[in-house]
Amino acid sequence: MMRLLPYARPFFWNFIGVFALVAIFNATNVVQPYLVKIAIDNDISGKHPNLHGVLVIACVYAVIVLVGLAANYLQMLLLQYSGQSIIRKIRLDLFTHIESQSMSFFDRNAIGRLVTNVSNDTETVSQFFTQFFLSLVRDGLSIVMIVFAMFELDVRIASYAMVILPVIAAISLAFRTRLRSAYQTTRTRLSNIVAFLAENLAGMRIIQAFHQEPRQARAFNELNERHRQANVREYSISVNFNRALELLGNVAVAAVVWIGGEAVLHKVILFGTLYAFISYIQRFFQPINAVTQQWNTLQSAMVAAERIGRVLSVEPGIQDVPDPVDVLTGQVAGRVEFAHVTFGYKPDEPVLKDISFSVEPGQFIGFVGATGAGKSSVMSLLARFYEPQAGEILLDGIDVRRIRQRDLHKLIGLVQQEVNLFTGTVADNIRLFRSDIHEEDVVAAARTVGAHDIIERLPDGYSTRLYAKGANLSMGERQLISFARIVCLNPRVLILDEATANLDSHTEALVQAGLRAVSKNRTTLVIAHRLSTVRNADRIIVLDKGRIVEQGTHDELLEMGGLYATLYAKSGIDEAPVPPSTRHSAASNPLFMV
Ligand SMILES: Nc1ncnc2c1ncn2[C@@H]1O[C@H](COP(=O)(O)OP(=O)(O)OP(=O)(O)O)[C@@H](O)[C@H]1O
Repeated sequence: MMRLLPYARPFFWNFIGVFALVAIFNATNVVQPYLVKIAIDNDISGKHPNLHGVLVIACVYAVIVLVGLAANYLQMLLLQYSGQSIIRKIRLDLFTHIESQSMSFFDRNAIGRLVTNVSNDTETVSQFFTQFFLSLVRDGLSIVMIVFAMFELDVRIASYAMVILPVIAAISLAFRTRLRSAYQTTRTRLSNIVAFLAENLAGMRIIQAFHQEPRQARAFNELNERHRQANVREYSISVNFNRALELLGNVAVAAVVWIGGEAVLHKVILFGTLYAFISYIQRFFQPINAVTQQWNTLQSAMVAAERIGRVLSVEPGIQDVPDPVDVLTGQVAGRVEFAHVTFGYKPDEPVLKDISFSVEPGQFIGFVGATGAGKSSVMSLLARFYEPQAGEILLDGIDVRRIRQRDLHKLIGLVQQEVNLFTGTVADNIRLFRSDIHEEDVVAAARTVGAHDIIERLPDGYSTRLYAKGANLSMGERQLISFARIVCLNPRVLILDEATANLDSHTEALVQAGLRAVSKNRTTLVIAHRLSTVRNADRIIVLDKGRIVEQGTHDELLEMGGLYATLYAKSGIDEAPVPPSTRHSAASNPLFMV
């Protein structure tokens, strides 16, 4: 919580304003019974009844109520404004902090949990500022003012009234532990529901394909039922607590009627004073009730603040060096070199061992190997998503660690198996929302990769809005859009993780043509899942268990008769060059996926 408090500093004067307005509101509340007491004792039951005096007090009463209303209204606005501004800033910082993390951070932290951090946890912390703080100030001040007013009226009866304080404390303590555990149970069960929902919605295709709907619905029902039970329990404890306080309040009123009534009969105090006392005792319980209810808010805000703090305290694993080399896109030719690179996601379990190779500018290089051989890891290192434990990765002779990450990611373009499309139009997705790239450039890029006609056929052409992840496009269309994106952003080096999905022969041909277009004039490293993709590559690098076991052209490798030749033989592809339109036969063969 202390970590998040500095966020409130710019709003210091706002909080002082809230404090002042709360004080005004409370004062108007406390004065009300006192005014009635004056009316009763001086003007109604006094020796000389005074109608004019009653009227004046009624008018003052009305004005005070209005002042209180206005103060309350302004205070709420000011507090909400400040609270929400603080949360906006915390949320933004949290998001930019998460954005700056290296990929190993995302390996360690489940996406669902990060989403909860940014959305729910910040919301819960905002309740600290808007509810807990308010209650502490408003209700705390109320209690003090009411106690002060009671002692001002009559010290003896006020002292009797104070006897209830330890009783209130005892009841609160007794209920607090139970309330806290009930509250935590409800939260845990609610997050179980959220996690279950997230997982199921993401995997709905599989659930439907395997007819798992009834089973999942039963599992969901069970979670729901457990949440209901926890909620009802929490509510019933809370209701019991409130009723206990209410009962205590009524007993206290009865006691004041008894003690105060006796004092009135013995003419120790006036009737108006008794009225004011009863009124204060009743008002006394409202803030106490409110403060104790805020206990939960404080608890959950502290838990949420701790979770946010934990994320904010993680330093990005990969950072720019203090004196980066200035590389401007135009000056980089695109020469890539790996020199004795060893890397493991866990330092003691290397998945790449002593990898060395170099790629000349503009070359087209294929990476081939069985699943888990380390192909994607090579690419992740080049994009500096991770850092190797040993060796160097050089771009035009410059160690990638010496290049600003922002610059490096402009120089290296990435097309992944699962093309990432964002909610927005087709054009937005091609230019990745960069407003400096004009519509004509977007169209030109789409034409280059052969996506223009396909996009034109979409309902609104380039303005067609894409659903989440591009669900309204076919796999091939998504691939072509990602190629157009590369042409538009024009990186020097392209890393392409070929989609494993089978495409029909026509789309396959389009995608292959797109790939040829996009790799023109730039260094291209392709993780090939279909050997047909890399048959014409300048060089093919064959990986096995984290090591480079062979490299050469398609023909050289076949001649070598090693792993590549075996993979090739298994794939069942014909030795003769395959014209694009017939490549589907190989692609649709599952053995072809290597
Ligand atoms: N984020 C990660 N955290 C820990 N281990 C990982 C991670 N990503 C990959 N690995 C492991 O590293 C090894 C190499 O994986 P990599 O993804 O580079 O292989 P690949 O050749 O690209 O496989 P595929 O063709 O199936 O994509 C595998 O043993 C894999 O389990």
